[in-house]
Amino acid sequence: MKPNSQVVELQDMAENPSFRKDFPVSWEELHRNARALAWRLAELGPWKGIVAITRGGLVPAAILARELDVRLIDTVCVSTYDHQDKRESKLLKAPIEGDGEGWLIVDDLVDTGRTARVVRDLLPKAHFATVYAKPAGRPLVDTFITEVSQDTWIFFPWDIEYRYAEPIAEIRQKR
Ligand SMILES: O=P(O)(O)OC[C@H]1O[C@H](OP(=O)(O)OP(=O)(O)O)[C@H](O)[C@@H]1O
Ligand SMILES: Nc1nc2[nH]cnc2c(=O)[nH]1
Ligand SMILES: [Mg+2]
Repeated sequence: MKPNSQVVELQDMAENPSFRKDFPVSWEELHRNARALAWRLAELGPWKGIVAITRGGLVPAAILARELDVRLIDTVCVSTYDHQDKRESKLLKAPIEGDGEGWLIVDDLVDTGRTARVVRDLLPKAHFATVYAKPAGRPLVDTFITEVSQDTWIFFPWDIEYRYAEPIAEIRQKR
């Protein structure tokens, strides 16, 4: 099957073939979505504190902490991916003691739900919030803003940089 121009362009970015589409997110878009998340979470608080899942949850957690006036921030350090390749989740640092009641867990996204499962098991009563969710991980999240398909790779602003983009006509000419 001849790939369409969008897929060719996407393959330049998403290197793992199971991610057929890419979804680049700008700083402005992330900020807007994180603030939308804050509006929803403000209804559900007050929160004792935020547990950010490093590293991806750190930026959304900072935005939520500012909007929700939360100053007590902890981290749980989990690593599940090497670039776009999934492997066993590694717990590098545990969060606060307790069952997490009244706490907000924040991550940038849930994909397969593997990372979320590790953290939920540690803090079963905490509220789990992400900015983005893919269908497989969605049941593990209490509140999220934007859903993207399972075969999409999200590129966050810290993953990408502004650079020259070849005009579509030139990309097509090379095929
Ligand atoms: O639902 P899952 O399939 O577990 O994927 C989601 C997790 O993957 C990414 O983290 P990653 O392990 O890449 O580490 P990072 O946050 O340090 O980039 C992302 O920030 C989520 O934490
Ligand atoms: N940046 C990024 N990290 C992920 N970890 C699991 N899925 C994703 C994704 O779509 N984008
Ligand atoms: Mg992460």
